[in-house]
Amino acid sequence: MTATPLAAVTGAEGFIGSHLTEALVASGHRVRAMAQYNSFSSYGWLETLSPDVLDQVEIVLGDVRDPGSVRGLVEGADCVYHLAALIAIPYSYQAPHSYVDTNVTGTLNVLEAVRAQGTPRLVHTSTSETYGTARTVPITEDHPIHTQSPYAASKAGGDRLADSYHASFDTPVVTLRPFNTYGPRQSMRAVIPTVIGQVAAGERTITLGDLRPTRDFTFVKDTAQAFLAVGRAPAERVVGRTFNAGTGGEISVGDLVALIGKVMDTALDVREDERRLRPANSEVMRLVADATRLREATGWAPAHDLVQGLAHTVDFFRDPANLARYKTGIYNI
Ligand SMILES: C[C@H]1O[C@H](OP(=O)(O)OP(=O)(O)OC[C@H]2O[C@@H](n3cnc4c(=O)[nH]c(N)nc43)[C@H](O)[C@@H]2O)[C@@H](O)[C@@H](O)C1=O
Repeated sequence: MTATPLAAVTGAEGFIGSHLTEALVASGHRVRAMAQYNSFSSYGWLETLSPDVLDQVEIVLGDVRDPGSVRGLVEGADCVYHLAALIAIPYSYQAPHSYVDTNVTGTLNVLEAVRAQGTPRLVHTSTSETYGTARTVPITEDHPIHTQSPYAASKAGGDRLADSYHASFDTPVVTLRPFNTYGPRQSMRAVIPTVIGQVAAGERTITLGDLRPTRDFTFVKDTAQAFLAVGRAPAERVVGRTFNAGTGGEISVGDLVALIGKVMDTALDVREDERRLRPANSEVMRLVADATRLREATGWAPAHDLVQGLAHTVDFFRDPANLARYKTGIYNI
C-alpha cells in the first residue's frame, strides 16, 4: 500500500490557497496548511471548508517571513505549494518593504527549507504582472519581464531566486504564473468582487478606476487545477520551467462591468474615479495568456468560461453568510 502523499501549502488560508487545499484533498492528498496568525481570524478561509476536507488537513500557524515556521511546514512533505504573498498591487506603492519581506525573503525561506529537506517538488507562485504591459499577445513565457509596480518587482525577485536555486542546487522547482484569478473567496478589493458587491448593494452606477486595461480572467478552480497539474506531472516535463496559467481570453475592465451586469441581469452605468487610478505609467494595460506550454506538459485546460465563472462568483457573493465573513475579518489583501 502506498502512503497518502503529503502536500504542504503556504498561504492556504487565502483565496487561491483555500481552493488548492480543497483540490488537493479531492485528489487524494493530505495537506499541511500554513495559515498566518492574525488578530481577526486564525485560519482564514480554511475555517469555512467542509469537515470532510478538514479531516485531511493539518493546520499550522506560521509566517513565511519566519524561517523556523517554514522548516516545520516543509518537513516530510512530498510537494510544497508556495502561495503565501502580499498580493494587493495598490498597497505595494505605499509599503514596498513589506512586499520584499514577504514575497522575496519569504520565498527564500521556502527555497532554503526545501533545499535542506530534499523535498521532491516545490511549486512556486509567480504572477502575470511580472510581464508588464504586453508587447506581443498572447504572452508566452519567453515574453520579457517588465516590473511596473513594487508588487511585480517583489514577485519577479522571488521568481529569480527560484530559478537560481534550480540552477545552483538542482532544487526541483516549478514556477506557475497565474493570470488574473477570480472567484468565490476573492478579496472585495479586487475588481470583480468590487463590482458584484456594488450591484448587490443596489448600485446601478459602478465607480471604478481605469476602465481601459484588459485582462485574462481565469476562474479560481481552474487555477487550482493548474497547480495540481504541475505538482504531479513527471519531473522531466516541468521541473526548472515556468508555466503561464490563463484562458487566452481578453476583456477590458469596462466591458467586464457590462458582462457582470448581464450575468446579474442588471443594466449598469460605469464611472471612472481618478482617485482609484494607479500612479502614472504603472498600470499594466494588457495581459493575455498563451498557456500552450502548460497544456502540452500537463494536459491542463480551463474548464470554465468567463460567464460560467462569473455566475459561480455572483452566487457566492449573493449568499449573506459569505458576505458576513468579510465583515468579521476573513479577507486577504
Ligand atoms: C495577476 C494579479 O491579479 C490581481 O491584481 P489586479 O490586476 O489588480 O486585479 P484586479 O482583478 O483587482 O484588477 C484587474 C484590473 O482592474 C483594474 N481596475 C479598475 N478599476 C478598479 C477598481 O476600482 N478596483 C480594482 N481592484 N481594480 C480596478 C485594475 O487596475 C486592473 O487593471 C492581484 O491578485 C495580483 O496579486 C496579481 O498578481
